[in-house]
Formats: sequence, C-alpha cells, structure tokens
Amino acid sequence: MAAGRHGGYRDNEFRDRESSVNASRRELAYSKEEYERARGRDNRNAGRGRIHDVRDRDRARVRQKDIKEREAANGGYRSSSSRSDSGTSGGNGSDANRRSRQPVISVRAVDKEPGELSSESGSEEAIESESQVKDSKVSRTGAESGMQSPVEKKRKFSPIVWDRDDDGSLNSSKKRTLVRVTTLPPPPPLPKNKQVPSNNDGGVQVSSIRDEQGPQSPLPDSEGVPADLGDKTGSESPAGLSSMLASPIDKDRWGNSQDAEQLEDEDYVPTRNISSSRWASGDGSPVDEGEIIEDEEVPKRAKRGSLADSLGTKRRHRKSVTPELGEFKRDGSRGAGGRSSESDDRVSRVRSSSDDHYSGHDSDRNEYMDLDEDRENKVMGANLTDTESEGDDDSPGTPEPIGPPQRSVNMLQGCRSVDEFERLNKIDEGTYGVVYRARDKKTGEVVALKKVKMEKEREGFPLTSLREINILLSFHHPSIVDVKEVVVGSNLDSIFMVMEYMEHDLKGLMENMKQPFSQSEVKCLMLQLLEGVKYLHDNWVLHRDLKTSNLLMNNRGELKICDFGLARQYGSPLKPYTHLVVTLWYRAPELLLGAKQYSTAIDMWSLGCIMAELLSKEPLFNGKTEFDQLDKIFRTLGTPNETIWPGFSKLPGVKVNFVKHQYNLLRKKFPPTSFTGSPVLSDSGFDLLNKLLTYDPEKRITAEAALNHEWFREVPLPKSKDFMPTFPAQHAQDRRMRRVMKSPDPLEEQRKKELQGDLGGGGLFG
Ligand SMILES: Nc1ncnc2c1ncn2[C@@H]1O[C@H](COP(=O)(O)OP(=O)(O)OP(=O)(O)O)[C@@H](O)[C@H]1O
Repeated sequence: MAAGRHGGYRDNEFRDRESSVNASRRELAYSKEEYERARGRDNRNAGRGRIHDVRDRDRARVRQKDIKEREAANGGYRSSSSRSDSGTSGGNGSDANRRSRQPVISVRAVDKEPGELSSESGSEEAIESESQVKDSKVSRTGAESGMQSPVEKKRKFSPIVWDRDDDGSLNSSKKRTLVRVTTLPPPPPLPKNKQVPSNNDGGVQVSSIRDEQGPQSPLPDSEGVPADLGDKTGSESPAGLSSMLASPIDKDRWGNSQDAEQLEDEDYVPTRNISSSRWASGDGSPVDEGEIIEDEEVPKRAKRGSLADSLGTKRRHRKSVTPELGEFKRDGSRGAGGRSSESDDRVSRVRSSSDDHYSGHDSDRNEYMDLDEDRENKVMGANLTDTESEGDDDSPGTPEPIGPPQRSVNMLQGCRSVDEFERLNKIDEGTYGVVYRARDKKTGEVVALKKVKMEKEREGFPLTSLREINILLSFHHPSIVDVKEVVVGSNLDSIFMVMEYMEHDLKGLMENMKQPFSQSEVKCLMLQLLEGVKYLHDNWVLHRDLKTSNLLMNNRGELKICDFGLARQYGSPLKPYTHLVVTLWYRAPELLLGAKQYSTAIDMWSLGCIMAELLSKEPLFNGKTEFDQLDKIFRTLGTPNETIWPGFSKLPGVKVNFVKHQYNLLRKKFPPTSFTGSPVLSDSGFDLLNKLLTYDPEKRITAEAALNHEWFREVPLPKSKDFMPTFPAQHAQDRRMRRVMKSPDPLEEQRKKELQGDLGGGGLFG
C-alpha cells in the first residue's frame, strides 16, 4: 500500500516537476528570443554613437575573457547552462556556473579541515554533473555552439552589490552606481505570462495620474497600485486611489476619521496629497532620470513611500530599462504551475478593456511590474543603458510597442470592494499586515485577505507591500501562494491582497505537533519548497525571508511560500541593508558576517535551516543576537576558515574573534539511527543538509541541484501530498501568540511593539 502510494506520488510529483521544467524551458526560450531581439536592435542602432560601440567592444572583451577564464578553470568545460534549463538533466548546472566563475574554488576541493563539511568541496559529483549539464544543455542551445550567452550566465550569478559607499573617488551616488552597474546585468524580466499585468495585460491597471488629472497636476510621474483585477471595472468600482492621493485628506472621503485625524495630528496631510508629493517640487522634486536617491534601506518593511514615489520612479526607469522589463504581452508559456483559467480570464478581460484611453505612452507598459525596484534603484534602468547593450534598445525614442495601447485609469478603479467578502476570523497579524479568513460573498470561496497596514503611514503606501503585491500577482506556481486579486477597503483607505486560504503555516503547525514530520513527509515538503524556490531564482527573485512561518500548508498537503515583502529581483544593485534581511535564525553566515555581495545562496541556507527544523521540530540555530547566531552556527558546523570558504577572512564581521570550533557536529544532531529520539537522517539526506548548510555561498547547493538530489529518490520515498497528515486549522490567537512569544528577531519584536494598539479602525476588516 505504502509503496503504491509512493509510486503514485512519484508519478504525480514528477509529472508536476516535469511540467514545471517544461514551463521553465519555455521561459528560457522566451528569454533567449528576447535577448536575440535585443541584440538585433543593438545592431540596428549601432550607429547611435561611438560610445555604444566602445562599450560593446569592452563588453565583448570582458565576455571573451570571462569565457576563457571559465574554460581554463574548468578544463575546457564550457557551460551552456541556463537558469531556466532545469531539472531533468540531473546536473548541477547552477553550481557549475558558480564554480566556473570562481575557478579557485574547485581547486580547493580536496582541502579538508576539521570543521569542514564533507560536501563543501564542490564535490566530484557536481563536476561530473557539469559535463552532463553541458551535454544536455549544449544540445538544447545548439545555436550557441554549446556556449551560453554570457549575458545569461552573468545575469544568473551576478551577485547583488549593495555597498556603494566605498568609492571615494566618486562623490555622487549616481556616479557610484554607474560604476557598479557596469558589472551588473540588465534587470531580468519577470516570468513570461506571469508578470504583473500591466495596463494591457490584465490584473493590474497602472494609473497615469497625470493624464487623469490634467496638465495642471504637478505630479510628474506616477503610476498605479493594483487595480482593475478584472472582476469589475468602471462604474462599479470605488473611486480611484489616484484621486484619493490627488486631493488633500478628506475625512468623508476616507471615511475613516480615525486615520484622517491621525494624519492631521501628525501634520502629514500633505503626504496624502499628490499635488504636493515629494515628487512634485522642492525637496520632493521629481528626480531626474539618472539621479540616485540614496535611501537607506531600513529594517524589514519599515521603508515606506508614497505610491506616487515608487510609481514615479518606475516611470523614470521605464524610459531606459531593458526591453525585457517592459514587455508584458507575451504569448506562450504558462507558469510553471500553470496559470488558472481564472487568471487568464482576468488578464483577457482587462486586456480587452485596455484598448481605449490610450495615453500614447508606450512607456506606461512597464510601470507596474517594476515596482519592486522602488526608490533605491531609481535609475537603475537608465544606468544600465549606459553599460549594457541589452538595455540600449529601450532607450527613449526607440519605443517598441508590444501590446495594445494602454489606457490611463485611476489606480484602484476596477478593484472590488472588501465588502464583497464576509469576514470570518483573523488568522494572524504579521509585522506589516493583518491576515483574515474571509468568504467571497459572490462565489462562496474561502480566501485569506492580507490587509496592508497603513495606520502609521506617513509617506504613503508601503513599498514592501507594493513589492509583495507585484511579485505575487506576477508569479504563479503551485508552491507560491496565489494572490487572486487586490481589493480596497470600504473607506478606500486600505488595500487587501486576496489570497488562496491555507490552513496552516509550518511554524505554528510544528508547534502543535507531538512528533516531528517523518523523513518521507519532510521530503514531500522539501520538494515542494525547492520547486518554489527554484522558480523564484529562475525568475531572478530572492525571497530573502524564508522561514517556517512563511511556509503555508493546506489540508491537501500542499506547501506554499508566502510573505514576499522582502523579496527582490536580483541582478540589480541594492542598498546596504544586508544584515537586516532574513529572520535571524535562518540568516546565512555571509549575511551575518557582513558580506557585501549576496545572491540566491542566502535562500538556500534558509532552506537548510528549514529542512533541519522540519526533521527535528526545533529551530536549528536559534540565536538571540547576530553574534549569538554565528556562535551557534560555528559550534555546530565548526568555525569556517579561508580554506573551506575562500574570502571568509576578509568579511567585515570576521574581525570579531570567534572561538575556533574544530569539528562539524551536525551529524550528531541528525544521526543515521537513533535510540534517543534524535531525528534520524540517512547518509544522503545528511549530504543534502550539509550542502544546503555549506559555508561558502559559492559552493552551496542550488535549488535545481537540490531537487535532483539522491535523497529524494531513495526510500523512504517522498510522501504523496494526498497522504500528508492533516491538522485542524489554527486559530488566530495560536499563530499570533506564537509569533509574539517566539519571534527571534529583536527588530521584529520592536516593530511588533510599535504596531501594538495601532490596529483596528473602521470598516468590516478593521
Ligand atoms: N494565504 C494565507 N492563508 C492563510 N494564512 C496566511 C496566508 N498568508 C499569510 N497567512 C498567515 O499570516 C501570517 C503572516 O503573513 P505574512 O507573513 O504574509 O505577513 P507579514 O506581515 O509579512 O508577517 P511577518 O511579520 O512574518 O513579516 C503567516 O505566517 C500565516 O500564518
């Protein structure tokens, strides 16, 4: 029976995976097509100026050099691996890529010291798989003669550079960024067919407030929040947020006198007034294209900004961003998880309604998608055009209409009202949002509504929420929580994400479980998790806050990643705030040690911590401070050194004198057999755990490689989702209490305190 189940699971699961892989491949095909098109346009525009030629030549040289180095380092291996080229080859293609960028690492494969994880060497297995990957990928990308586009390769593994303060010779942030950006790829496209719908692509209507408000509006550039998600449009919709923003606070209009009073009390009325927004004039004057605002990123989600800010920013981006960024309207593949027909309907409905009101700004097309870049990357696109040929094509004056004309609409016009939902209960209250269980009165469907907290908003709509909405509306995958639409509060002062309802989050679930998950259950969960993370990484997004409370589970055994408030496209320059991303217990050592660059590996470390927690029901490293966290890691895994982690000794945090723990004691925590109740883990399971918890981020296993790990193929096989245990749904107080009592991050605690007492307010949903 069990075997049968497993067999069934494997069929289903691997079919899922196969379809996911296929989707990824389709996305790859798209990317390549776009890339080729961009290159074609490069050629067409070759006469634009010498500077482009010089730049191209430089780039070509750098690429050649890069390729040669890689070949030399890999004994002639030329990786044709591409990010989307996933799954079935059994390859460690991503690892291969990483290694190929850092040849030294593979040379050190044989060096082992006490404390070194057995898997940290980069492994022969990986090298072997490189050639497999090479073979399989070469054949898929035959036109490239087995050589991956340098752009693709660079893009995938270009680390985020966030420290821009070290360039003393350049006293303007703009210059600094320009310099940095030269090493970075153009911002990656969101997934094909999964991008946040633009004006013409359904789901979200981007406002062109200036157009709406006429020339007298001083708002230079603004754009919409999610609106018009398809169910209703026009007259049925509430007044647009744009109008709301465009006029001074009006209690009647906002309905919520409490909010209005608060704002008045705090003298923040002007911030709600777009005509006096910081983008309009004076110190809040519109930022010129190319200007950088050196906003320092603040702790998780504390950063807020007016919607107009980010939207205005995006418009500025848009003029020079890469073609990929702007092009929403693509045919072809669906999301890896398959887009629901409902979503398609939504898109088509909005599309069909988007042909009127065309403002003539093909530039508008890109705005919503790019929200996650927000202020810190104001002119990333502009700068990229100075440094990347791919970006040249979308420079002003060379618009490439790709979809039907777009109309300008009020930002939230078309969104349904939250009153169309019946509130059932409060599920949880996160740091920056309250989550309710609710029922759609029309359809009877039970959903989760995450309310964006606006109570303390001084500058407008929280950027982190914009980012989250943007990403979640864009991405569709079985392992990523689905945001169906955005609705507005009855007083128009609040915005809710309508998500599929999930009965549990893994943190709360484990706290209520008597026994930890079995190995086969952990495998089932890890497979789903890895699929989701692979999908994110394939689409250039780092989650940056993976932890068990951000993993939802329903009673169908499905796991879904939520909380994308910290998620970010990578390959873009970021602000220095590294040590404040990722909840402490799940934070990678490079972040804890102040590394100046990070990439997908930070999420993989979190997955290692999660895997261990799923097996043992206890957090693996539950530090109280950053130092304590590192100490706990080092005690368990051994203190790293330059041999196992080249570059380690140069990390800023290494100035601190850590006790040198000689040995890796992880196996003691997860023995192959146990009579003491410790969670058991097979050799191959332990190998995977080791690879996830590898110190050197360059050698840490990728999601793709992890998915192909032997552990998932050995007995006990992954349990079928259908046979995963079910649990009674958790009530609000369970989840809330757990969060307040167990939250390990002092910053999070502080934020929680700040928010206490600030909840509630008018309307059905508080
Ligand atoms: N779709 C959903 N279905 C059911 N519960 C959900 C859903 N989304 C979120 N939750 C619950 O709400 C909690 C908080 O959600 P989320 O993490 O998105 O909010 P947040 O404000 O970003 O929280 P945090 O303080 O962790 O950053 C989750 O841990 C989960 O328990």
